[in-house]
Amino acid sequence: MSKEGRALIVDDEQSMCELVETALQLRGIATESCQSAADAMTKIRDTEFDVVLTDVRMPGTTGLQLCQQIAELRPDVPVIVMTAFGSLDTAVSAIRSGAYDFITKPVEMQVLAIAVERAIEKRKLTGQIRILQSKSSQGFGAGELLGESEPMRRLHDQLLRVAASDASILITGESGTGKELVAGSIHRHSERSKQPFVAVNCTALSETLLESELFGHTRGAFTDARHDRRGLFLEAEGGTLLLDEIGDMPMSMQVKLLRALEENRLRPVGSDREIAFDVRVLAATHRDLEAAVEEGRFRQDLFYRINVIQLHLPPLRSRGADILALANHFIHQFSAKANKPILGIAEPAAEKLLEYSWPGNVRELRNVIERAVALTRYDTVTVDDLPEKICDFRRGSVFIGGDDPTELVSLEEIEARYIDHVLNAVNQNRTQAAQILGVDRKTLYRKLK
Ligand SMILES: Nc1ncnc2c1ncn2[C@@H]1O[C@H](COP(=O)(O)OP(=O)(O)OP(=O)(O)O)[C@@H](O)[C@H]1O
Repeated sequence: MSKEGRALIVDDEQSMCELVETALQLRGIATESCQSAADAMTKIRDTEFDVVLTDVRMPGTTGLQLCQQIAELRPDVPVIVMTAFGSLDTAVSAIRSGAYDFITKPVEMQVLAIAVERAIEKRKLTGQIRILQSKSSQGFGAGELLGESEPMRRLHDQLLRVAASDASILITGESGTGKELVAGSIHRHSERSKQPFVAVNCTALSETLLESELFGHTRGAFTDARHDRRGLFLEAEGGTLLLDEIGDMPMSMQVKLLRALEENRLRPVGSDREIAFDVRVLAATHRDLEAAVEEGRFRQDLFYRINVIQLHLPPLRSRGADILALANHFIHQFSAKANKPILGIAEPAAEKLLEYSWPGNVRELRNVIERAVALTRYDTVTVDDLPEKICDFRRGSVFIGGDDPTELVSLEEIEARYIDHVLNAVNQNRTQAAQILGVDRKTLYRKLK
């Protein structure tokens, strides 16, 4: 099997260089050689090599130092070190110095050829990864929403249609499904894209802080207010403001927000003057706002005001092959960051990813891949690099039993346990639970009582 690459051989013994060159040329590999590390570096600066083979002990710069220099100048070129038989320490040092592989002397030509061909193959694959990475960074840009599955295509179509209007949009979906990303994408596809995009998380702030964060305050409005502050509505002037986790906004703030949205005017905390603003407001939540309205935890009038158009993000487990496309996207992202070329996911690991239920959605997948890229010792992500909960996950077995496996219970009890199971799976979102259970929400409420 010829790999048609170009190899550089570095050894202070010329006869050794000739021997290796002949063996490689017989396999269709082009070769050059030199007798010192300094000459090798000159050649490497001028010529593209797919692999470098070097002896360790040479007068002047040693083979290990050469390894380090190549790793700095051309990290994509694999180096194979030829060490004396039995010197495991040198082999270990070689790998630490950035060598891709080592072979022992006296060199067996068959072994050498295999090692060289493997290194050439690796370099070609690394090159392809780099091309893929630059393609993906051109194609999807930072913060672009990936996904080709039917529900994601539909969402993308809706997004492009509604982005251009100035309507308020409520973005719903489980935690980690990409709601903030969708908000950013709406902004970028709107006429406001040249103006600021500002996001605020309504959960993180107390009631008083939230009001001054959103509307600003005047100097002296409260003890810590040493200066006037504009607030996020005015920071977003002309652009888009995302109110993330709006379901967690305290009731009293909801009243003030509704007034501001209806009049397009706000009053900074401590001020007696109203200021007009021009901001498109997007809201996001992982909660079931309709249920919150019914339970009196969210104002109905505000709900109607922000829910002019609703975009719902499907959970990752319903996006089919998108799981693998996203996993590969994150692999490329993290492997580039760690400078560790990883080509993809081994088949059994891919099956595990497809099987798992992903309660934390894309954010969880991203974390799992970051960990796997750090752990893997190969050029693919394997089952061993995945967390236990994913390896042990069994789809299709619904847990409805108690502690005793021999326990026999009534249908009513099974129903109660299953409803509980579904509610837990969808983060207590009753609208979604009712959809999954195939009953209307009123029926679900009745059963819960
Ligand atoms: N379709 C997607 N393509 C690429 N990256 C995605 C996609 N969806 C989510 N992500 C990434 O997953 C992570 C979580 O996304 P994001 O913060 O938008 O979720 P969220 O729904 O707003 O979460 P929360 O409800 O917890 O605020 C981010 O790192 C985001 O970039």
